[in-house]
Amino acid sequence: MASPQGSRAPLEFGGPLGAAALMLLLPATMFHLLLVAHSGPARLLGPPPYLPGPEVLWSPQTLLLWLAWLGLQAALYLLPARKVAEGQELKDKSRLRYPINGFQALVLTALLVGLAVSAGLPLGALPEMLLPLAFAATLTAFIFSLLLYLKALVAPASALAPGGNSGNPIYDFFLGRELNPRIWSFDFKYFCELRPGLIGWVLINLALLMQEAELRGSPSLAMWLVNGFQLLYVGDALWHEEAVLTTMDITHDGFGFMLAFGDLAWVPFTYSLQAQFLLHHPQPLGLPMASVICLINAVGYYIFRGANSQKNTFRKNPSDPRVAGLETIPTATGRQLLVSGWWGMVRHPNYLGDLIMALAWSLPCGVSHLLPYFYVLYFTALLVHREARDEQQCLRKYGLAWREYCRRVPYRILPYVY
Ligand SMILES: NC(=O)C1=CN([C@@H]2O[C@H](COP(=O)(O)OP(=O)(O)OC[C@H]3O[C@@H](n4cnc5c(N)ncnc54)[C@H](OP(=O)(O)O)[C@@H]3O)[C@@H](O)[C@H]2O)C=CC1
Ligand SMILES: CC(C)CCC[C@@H](C)[C@H]1CC=C2C3=C(CC[C@@]21C)[C@@]1(C)CC[C@H](O)C[C@@H]1CC3
Repeated sequence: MASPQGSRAPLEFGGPLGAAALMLLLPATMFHLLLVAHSGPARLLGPPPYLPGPEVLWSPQTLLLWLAWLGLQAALYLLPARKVAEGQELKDKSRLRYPINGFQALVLTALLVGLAVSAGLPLGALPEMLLPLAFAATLTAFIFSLLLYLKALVAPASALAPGGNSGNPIYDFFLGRELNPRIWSFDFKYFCELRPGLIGWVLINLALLMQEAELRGSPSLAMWLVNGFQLLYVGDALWHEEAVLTTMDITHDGFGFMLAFGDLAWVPFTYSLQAQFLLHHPQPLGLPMASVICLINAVGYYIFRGANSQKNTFRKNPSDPRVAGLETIPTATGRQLLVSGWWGMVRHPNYLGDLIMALAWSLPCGVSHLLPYFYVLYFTALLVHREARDEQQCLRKYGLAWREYCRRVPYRILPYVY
């Protein structure tokens, strides 16, 4: 079948075979992590303690609970927003509008959960339901991706993403065909990227903290740190929600299985791995070490936020006094590239800050197990791959100016190393 867009975009993720392998490997890895985090040895590379049967994974009540969670987040998305932002210009020169009310959704969720807990909701029981919940989320992601694939069959060519339209159904199902699938003004990709998964992640962390308090009398210092750091990260993402509109996920990638599964299942159930590990494998942590870890997280956050805010401020208004003095390279598109400040240090300073924070989230779990470091390893691979994808897109967009930027700023993520 010919590509609906005429010219074919180069295949990514190892083409159809790679996409098929990832569709099996990613859910399998997520279930493996959930199982080993509970097991005594907690070996990342060892076999899982048991293979869960359908009676462990499938529960209609859990599916209902999961759907109610999605429904609650969708209802909060539809509430009046403090601001409506415009996305990047599309192929047909139009711009979509997006509600900026993610932080409001986080606060309202916290209030509702607080009320429910004080009315007797046993939030500490949630950790026991992680396996069937993850199964419900995976099932939802598969069905949702299938519906999105079918919806794209009737979408106009101008609505299709540059990538996921190779004509190979497996590859296109994985990458996603339509760029911004919507029903009326409800944008599925934007909604999923920031709401049910990210807010679900902090809720799972909180439930693990509460269960630890029930089991051991009070939450451990390590559990407080992991909860605090990750809440800061999610709160920051929702506070700066508008910035997600310029990420490649929104502007370039279609909405298919990769993002549906990543947003709805992978983020809440694997990003909460450290807290899951700590519930079953308590780790001693003294105040001096805790202070060092807080410092590492603060350094990571400082670089991450500084770099992201500098670029966002510059893209919004290059004459803003906070960025007007920075050195730039002009490009043929009329846009400029920053070549001093954070973006003159390495080509992805925000990834560097993010990786330092990832390390700080694992350190409270001690150094006796590799399992809590899964996030650091996975995230390094994700960001190295993401950096290479972004590089290709920038080379296509900016040509010689991008080559000049690479010459002036030779390191990608880690100064003098990579
Ligand atoms: N926790 C997680 O799982 C994940 C977290 N992240 C985080 O999300 C954030 C966003 O990441 P991501 O979407 O990958 O990309 P970036 O925010 O790094 O954006 C890359 C874009 O920035 C612009 N740009 C690059 N260099 C320059 C420069 N020198 N001057 C001005 N603009 C430049 C280009 O777009 P243009 O020129 O068109 O503006 C480029 O395509 C990051 O902080 C990342 O760490 C990302 C993925 C997963
Ligand atoms: C399942 C696969 C391995 C790939 C899944 C990728 C997704 C988990 C990520 C793709 C881009 C993401 C972004 C974020 C979370 C993870 C996903 C959805 C953030 C929202 C995290 C917070 C940051 O401040 C902004 C990020 C934007 C990209």
